[in-house]
Amino acid sequence: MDTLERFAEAKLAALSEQQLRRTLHETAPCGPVRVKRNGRPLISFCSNDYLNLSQHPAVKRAAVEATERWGAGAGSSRLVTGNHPLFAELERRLARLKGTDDACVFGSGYLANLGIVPTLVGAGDLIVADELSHACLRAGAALSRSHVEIFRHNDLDHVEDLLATHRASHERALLLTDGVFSMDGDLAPVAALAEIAAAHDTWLMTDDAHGSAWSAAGTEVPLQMGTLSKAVGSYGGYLCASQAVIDLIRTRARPFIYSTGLPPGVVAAGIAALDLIANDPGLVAAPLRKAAFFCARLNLPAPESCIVPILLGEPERALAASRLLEDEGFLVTAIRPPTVPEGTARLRLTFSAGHDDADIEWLADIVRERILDHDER
Ligand SMILES: Cc1ncc(COP(=O)(O)O)c(C=O)c1O
Repeated sequence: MDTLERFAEAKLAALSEQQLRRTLHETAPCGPVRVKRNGRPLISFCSNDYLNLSQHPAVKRAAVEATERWGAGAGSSRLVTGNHPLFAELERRLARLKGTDDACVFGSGYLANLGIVPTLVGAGDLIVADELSHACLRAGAALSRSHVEIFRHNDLDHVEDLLATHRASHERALLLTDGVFSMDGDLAPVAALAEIAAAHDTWLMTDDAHGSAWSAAGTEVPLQMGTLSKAVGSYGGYLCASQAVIDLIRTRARPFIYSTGLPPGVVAAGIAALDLIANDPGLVAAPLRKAAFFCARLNLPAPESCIVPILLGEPERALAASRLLEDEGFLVTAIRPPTVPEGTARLRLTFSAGHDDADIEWLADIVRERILDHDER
């Protein structure tokens, strides 16, 4: 056997041994919160489509009409084939939602972070990042070749200490955090981070991929990154910032320059979804209400977002709990290291506007009686 195949098989065998091998399961969406897997209908509590907009008739119609009119693909980078008029429309709506001069849309949220961070800082500069910030922020930081310091999760004193120690010996500095933490559902103390950043001549960048439908609540954050793939129900990443910053990003961010623009149907779906978000505050408020209903039923602390983790420890416990829920008709994926720290494998539940209260009650009762109570025995 070739050494390449031997390498791959040995690596997979070691990961399987630790219950860390990942596999894809064919799963067909059937409406806002239902899917079909292995011929069985399941209610999904693991999608980030928090407002179910990927299934909204107006969003689907916008995607179909734009595809019929302009075609399925973009042909090249926006700087090469020309900027499709839909992008200006989408970027205007994003800038309005986040209260900035302008916005720049990328192929995905992951690509956005790979592009933004190295455009703004490089060798000789400093990055200070939350230990739980998303993998693509960390990848952007590594790509930038800046000096990286990691602070304990949401620990403002640690941020202050790191900047006091390292800021003076670096030319530029970037403070990186998720806005809503993707695996824990808690929020960053953005206002306090903004103050510390300003005091140390440091630029604050938030990755608000899980808060993209919600505006920034008045805190001044000069670099607001997010995604169109979650609450917006479409696909693509973005940065909202001042005009000068956006112009620089369009000129220098490599995943923007050297990657094909999003297809017109995807952009049109994003625009239609942002219109619904701007005009339906009831819809936008619904997912957090659903998460709060679930937490109240389980006597868990009130959630800060529509992501609720149930920490179970070792990967096999999380996998067993996920299988149990699937047997009961629920899709709740087990999240294991390296996505989360060692010893914190979990169920990650996400709540969306379309979940029925009766289904949430049923799920909460199973989690309490068959997973949490069972673990305590
Ligand atoms: C916090 C965070 N940032 C960025 C991303 C990447 O966004 P996208 O899926 O658009 O690539 C994700 C998830 O996918 C995320 O959870």
